[in-house]
Amino acid sequence: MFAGDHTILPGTSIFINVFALHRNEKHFENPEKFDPDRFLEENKKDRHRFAFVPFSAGSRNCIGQKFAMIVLKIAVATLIKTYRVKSIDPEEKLGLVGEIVLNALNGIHVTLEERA
Ligand code: HEM
Repeated sequence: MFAGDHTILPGTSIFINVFALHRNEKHFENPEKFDPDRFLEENKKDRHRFAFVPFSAGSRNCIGQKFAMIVLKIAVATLIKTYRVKSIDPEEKLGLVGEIVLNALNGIHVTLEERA
């Protein structure tokens, strides 16, 4: 199999660094910026279809991704409709650890202030 200039021999294990891929400026302008608009249809239409792969890609990708996205949107919308969420720790203190999924080393401490 060929991938760009590389020849991949049968039986070779390949690791895709999804963390790095999702922060690649080639695909995501200013990647560290929290910018949900980058996922609007008009902003993602020219993006490579495998540039954003939280649910993997191809024939063995996640069968629960649509369900997961709906549940997550409802959960986040319900939370931020009810509370103002503020992070206590500065981003650089969070520390990341690669487990089954990417995790915060010491959790993410936040305050919840009920919206009036
Ligand atoms: C945020 C939530 C989720 C994330 C990030 C996620 C991510 C993934 C990823 C990356 C894979 C591919 C694993 C691999 O390459 O071996 C996968 C596979 C799979 N996911 Fe999810 N998933 C999520 C939620 C769900 C839910 C809610 C379900 C079921 C209701 C589900 C069912 C599956 C199944 C059955 C596979 C295996 C598909 C196959 O091998 O053909 N996932 N998921």
